[in-house]
Amino acid sequence: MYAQVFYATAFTSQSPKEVTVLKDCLFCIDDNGIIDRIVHPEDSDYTAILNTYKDNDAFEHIAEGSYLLPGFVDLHIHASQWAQAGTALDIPLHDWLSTYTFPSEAKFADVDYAKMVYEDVVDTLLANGTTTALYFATVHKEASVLLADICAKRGQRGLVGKVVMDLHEECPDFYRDLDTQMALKDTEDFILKVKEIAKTAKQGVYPVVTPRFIPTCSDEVLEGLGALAAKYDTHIQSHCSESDWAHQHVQQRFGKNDAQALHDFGLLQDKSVMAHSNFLSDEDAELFAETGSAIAHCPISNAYFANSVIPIAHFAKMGVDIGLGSDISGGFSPSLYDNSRQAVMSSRMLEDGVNSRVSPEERGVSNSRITIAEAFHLVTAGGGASLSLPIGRLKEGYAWDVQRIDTQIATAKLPLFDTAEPLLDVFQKMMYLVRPENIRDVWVQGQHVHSRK
Ligand SMILES: O=c1[nH]c(=O)c2nc[nH]c2[nH]1
Repeated sequence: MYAQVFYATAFTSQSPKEVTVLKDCLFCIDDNGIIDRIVHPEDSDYTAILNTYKDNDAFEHIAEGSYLLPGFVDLHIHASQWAQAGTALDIPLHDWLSTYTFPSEAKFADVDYAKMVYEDVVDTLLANGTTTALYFATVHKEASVLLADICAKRGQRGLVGKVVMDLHEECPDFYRDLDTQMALKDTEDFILKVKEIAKTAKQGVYPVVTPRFIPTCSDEVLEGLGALAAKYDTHIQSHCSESDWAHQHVQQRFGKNDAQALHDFGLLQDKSVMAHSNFLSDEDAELFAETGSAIAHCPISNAYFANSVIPIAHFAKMGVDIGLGSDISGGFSPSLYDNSRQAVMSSRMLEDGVNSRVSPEERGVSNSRITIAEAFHLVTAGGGASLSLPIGRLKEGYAWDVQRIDTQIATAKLPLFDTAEPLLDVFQKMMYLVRPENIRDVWVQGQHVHSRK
């Protein structure tokens, strides 16, 4: 017997450029919230399974006008920065960090304040269809553990990092780890506490080793964090070659790019996800591909802080794992729909170029554009592959992480007038036009975690 059977039309990414329509399929989910079988109308036992389950409590018929998409994977989000989202986007990265962001993150020493913000950001992400998130918390151990606990209780798959920043020159006294040894000890305690919470979280919560970025970390702490990640086999996250300033800062300190420096500290491996990575050289990208390290592409944030558009199509062609990140609050929107749209638009601007005073032949970078189907791949299957988890696809053996999109909501109706409209056109309209009102139900690992009445 299956724990649940859904009768629905759904969409899943087949390959980076190709979306598959699963029309009127039966999605059979096991007790662990994993897709056991997808039964197609032409399969010989389709009618028998439909008849067995259709009057059963375990059966859910997703009505016409509604469609299922895989839950989205946010590969880079600062949970604490939700409190400042939409503000202070008019100054460069270095000033933004020291003037706004470090003082704002320092408030998370207060666990009650942290609880209020963290509960809200987890609920907001679920309401936007984000079923898995790779979070930066803050330097505070207690509040960081709390974020993992909130993910566990709310049913979101959370990968959470206590942020490490120990270097006095770049970190203010009011906001940094006390010293290098304390940073490493707190990180180890944090890993053990989150592993404890994970024991009862069906969907999985994971501790993540999180050096903020090289400019705020000592050599000793970077080395120690590489060793801790190896000891506990954890995910790793950081920022890599984000802006002119950040990229040059690391060059001046080490005489090499971030990617090589991170690799030397044992921080590039299969479960590493590096945010931004705009200034990777081809040699750096090869290192990412060889080690299995992934890029968290943050297209909205990049428009403000990265001084560039990342050549994402080029890096994908080189075999680098890539997903999308909202980068709250370098990016203002918690929606990965918004970020998918921006990823497409930014890639088009990179391809065509932006300065109309330059001749068309020299204005852009050819072969840079991605389609909305490719953005969908990044935000689903690409995110799952980046985290080395069986998520982001509607496929046997993958977690039942799903969002139900109702295209007929009165306040957010999609322009669907022709009943014969190809389903792949309906898919494109969803990717471009869906708003939170359209996201009516969300499941993570088979558990119903969000509904909008
Ligand atoms: O966009 C960013 N947000 C941050 O919080 C941050 N810290 C280091 N580098 C960063 N970039």
